[in-house]
Amino acid sequence: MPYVRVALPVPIPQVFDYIAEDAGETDIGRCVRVPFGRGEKSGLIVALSAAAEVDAARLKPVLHIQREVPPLPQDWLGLVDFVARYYHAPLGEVVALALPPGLRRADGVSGEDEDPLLVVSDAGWSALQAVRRDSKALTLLRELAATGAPMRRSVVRELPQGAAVGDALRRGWLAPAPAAGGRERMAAAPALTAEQSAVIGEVSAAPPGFRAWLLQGVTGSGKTEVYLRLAQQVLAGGGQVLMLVPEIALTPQLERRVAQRFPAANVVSLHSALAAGARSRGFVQALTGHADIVLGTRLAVFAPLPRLGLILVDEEHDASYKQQEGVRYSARDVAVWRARQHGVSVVLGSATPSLESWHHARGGRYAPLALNQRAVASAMPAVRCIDTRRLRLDEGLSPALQAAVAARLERGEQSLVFLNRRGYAPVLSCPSCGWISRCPHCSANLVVHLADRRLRCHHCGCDGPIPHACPSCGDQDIRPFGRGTQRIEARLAELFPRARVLRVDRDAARTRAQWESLLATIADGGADILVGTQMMAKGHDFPQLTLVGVIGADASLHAADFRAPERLFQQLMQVGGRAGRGVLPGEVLIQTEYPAHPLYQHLARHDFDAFARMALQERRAAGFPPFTHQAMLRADAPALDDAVEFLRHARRLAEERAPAGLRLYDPVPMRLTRLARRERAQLLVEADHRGPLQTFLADWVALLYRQRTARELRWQIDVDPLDV
Ligand SMILES: Nc1ncnc2c1ncn2[C@@H]1O[C@H](COP(=O)(O)OP(=O)(O)OP(=O)(O)O)[C@@H](O)[C@H]1O
Ligand SMILES: [Zn+2]
Repeated sequence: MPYVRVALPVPIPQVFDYIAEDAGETDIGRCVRVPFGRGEKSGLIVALSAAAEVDAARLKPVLHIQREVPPLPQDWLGLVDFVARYYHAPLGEVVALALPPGLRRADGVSGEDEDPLLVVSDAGWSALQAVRRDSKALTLLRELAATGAPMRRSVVRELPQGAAVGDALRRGWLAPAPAAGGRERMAAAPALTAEQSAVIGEVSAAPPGFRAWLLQGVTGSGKTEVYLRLAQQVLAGGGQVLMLVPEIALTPQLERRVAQRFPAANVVSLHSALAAGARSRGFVQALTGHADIVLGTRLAVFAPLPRLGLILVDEEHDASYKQQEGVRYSARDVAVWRARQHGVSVVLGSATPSLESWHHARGGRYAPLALNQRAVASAMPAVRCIDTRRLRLDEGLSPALQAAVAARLERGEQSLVFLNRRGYAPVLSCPSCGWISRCPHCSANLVVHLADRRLRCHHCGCDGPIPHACPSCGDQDIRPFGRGTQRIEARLAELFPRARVLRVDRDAARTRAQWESLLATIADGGADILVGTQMMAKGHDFPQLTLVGVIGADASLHAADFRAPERLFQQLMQVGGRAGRGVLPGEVLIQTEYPAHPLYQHLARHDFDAFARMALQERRAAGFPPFTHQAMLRADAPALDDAVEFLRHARRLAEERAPAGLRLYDPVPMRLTRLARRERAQLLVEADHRGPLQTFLADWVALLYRQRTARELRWQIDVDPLDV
């Protein structure tokens, strides 16, 4: 009797055997529903098992095998297996993460192409020839006929008379294109700059096979254009392209841009905000090879791609590539592994690479590529510090910054005031008794949100109304302390009553639709002054934006995390890079009490390399990554003692088997100790080399799974943690 081995999403590092009467080799890689405990679960068949290995009397039969779509191929199973081993996570949990929920539930899934490639049909040509009254559908038809090549329905829709596509289809004037050839055909594209040509030439000239490139291109240098041209070459060779972006917020514009550039290609996007059906469909199209370009956030790194020819990772330094819960994988690192597995190139692009990648590029592991000039603008923005030590600030705004904003208003240009803190004020407090608004569930303050009159915790999300009097002493004079984006927005509106002030943060852009409408408003010149958080820092290109004012950056200068300076530098260089990207020159003003700080000095000179050298020297001296390799064991429980006790026990187990050179630190409470009513502690493990660390972790984590733990205790292992 055939047995199958199933990976199930349970926090146990094992796979489970089931009976499947009719299962064979071709079922490996298929989704399956099985009975589990008192209920049922869905998972993936990862192997067939021989009768000798199983105790058949205790096995149950599978409920349903999903056979409507092809099984996941061997290389994909290799991918999830690698992730499970490297991040020391149960295989079933990795599979659950990698598969779209609809597919994993072994539901019926359609991989049908909802965005067919259309051509002018014979009836369409006759209609064009016949003399008849002009209609929108006819105008559209004429445009398509002039283009002379098939186009995706979604791209047709974007044409001037695109709304008539349904009408044209009903009349039979448009028909699905017979065989989709020429997917690499590009719509009008700008002539490349000399630097872009050189970069593309270098990548194309490389011998086939795996290679990791680090494309370090200053902000506005046209990295996207490089990605598109490289993608074209791969499409022309019949390959598939995987393109990763850090945030869902960045996908709509890019999706449109990619689809318009390659009107005949099937561009599929994959991210967590998609409806289940759409995500499954995109995934299946990737799997069947019908997708030419898969564009998505970190989870798209798991898209099966039988013809994979190139991986692009945009803004490779971005922390959102690393999943911060469950299986803590880094999509960037997994992308590099996949490229190696498939023997293809991966291009990691950024104006501000992660220090790890920058280090690899210096050391020869990655091949460096550079774009040092902006594509359109003639210069980088002028960056200047405003020394605020002896200034009177008006709600945090210096006279110089106000004057600069006023000058932009005068000229009809846009300004951005950047402050990475949402809400009105970070805390509400009572001056007479010292009460402050603490979150009851976290070791954090409740943030004042004046827009909807709530006190809200940014960590656990709990909220309540703003009290009218101090809950502790009854004093009515309670006040918001400090500043967030809402407060700056309010003050700017008072200072510049005729300006249109627009706040762009996660509160203003809760949904994708809100976010898109904000972006459209900015692009159409419907806003004069923007107040934004890091949401505004990434990837955007607004030619009218010429001033970026940075406030409140000093707070990160002295943060405890060893990665804080790197993050601050990246953030400031990125947000500053939004200024002066078009023909108008840009200016960046940074309010600081430390104008002589080397970080700001390097920033003013746009010298990422000098900053990176300095920061890496510090890391080398302190023994931090990339000069060492780390893993973090974290535990949380309702009582801190339980969490710490578990880590102490784990440390003792580790001591007995630690190889020479492995460093075990003491368990300590995490910086944000209490989160959503759970107390958290962590234990850092470090080694000079990855190999011994990995060997040790495999052994140790297996042992940890076998420990009996205090009730309600949870633990996780985080390999290459970002927050230490
Ligand atoms: N060869 C070119 N000719 C004309 N315009 C170009 C060319 N290449 C890029 N551009 C334009 O330059 C601007 C900046 O390009 P892009 O947004 O790709 O920069 P980037 O390198 O990704 O910058 P950032 O890192 O700041 O996001 C865009 O408006 C883009 O359309
Ligand atoms: Zn909270």
